[in-house]
Amino acid sequence: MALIPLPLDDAALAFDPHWLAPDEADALRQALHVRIAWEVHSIRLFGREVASPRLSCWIGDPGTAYRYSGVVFEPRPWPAALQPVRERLAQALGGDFNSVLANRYRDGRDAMGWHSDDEPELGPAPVIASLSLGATRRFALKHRQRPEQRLTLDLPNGSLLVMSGPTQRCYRHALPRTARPVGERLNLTFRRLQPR
Ligand SMILES: O=C(O)CCC(=O)C(=O)O
Ligand SMILES: [Fe+2]
Repeated sequence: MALIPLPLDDAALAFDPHWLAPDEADALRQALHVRIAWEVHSIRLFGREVASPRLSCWIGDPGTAYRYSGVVFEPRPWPAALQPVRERLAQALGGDFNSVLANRYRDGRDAMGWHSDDEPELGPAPVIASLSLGATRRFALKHRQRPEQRLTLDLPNGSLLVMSGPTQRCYRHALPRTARPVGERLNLTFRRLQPR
């Protein structure tokens, strides 16, 4: 399939619902479920440590420590199963991704709140490639200044959403909780950090 632009003011989005074939996506999800050292990341919120409602792992090349909500994450090495995807993304999008945030949503209670991926290490207009594996979940984008300007999008197994240009500067995004019974979902957001 191919990446199709999604029209949204002040954003640059491209979406391929079937970037990986279903059998490739299933195999990758099963490998990563086992091979990634999943942990609960805590973030600092109003001076308190709060456990995030999901499992996560920061993966990257040496030198890609990531500061997020007042906490520094040292990168774990790339699992072998991710290398082909990393290469394919570099081919498809141009330029290498040196890091990835992996998130595991065990069921509909696991979620991610409103945020932008706008840490200074990512640069002013980062390209972020988000690969989803497993259960379909709804992803939401909302303009920072004009909240009526929003988009929701179901992210199915094997789908790729690429956010670039002004998207992080102008929008927040979230993966809301759902009361629907849903199975496990993995998400990988590939990033390019400027080495310090
Ligand atoms: O799970 C998702 O689709 C969103 C993940 C996300 O926003 C992030 O990793 O920064
Ligand atoms: Fe994000």
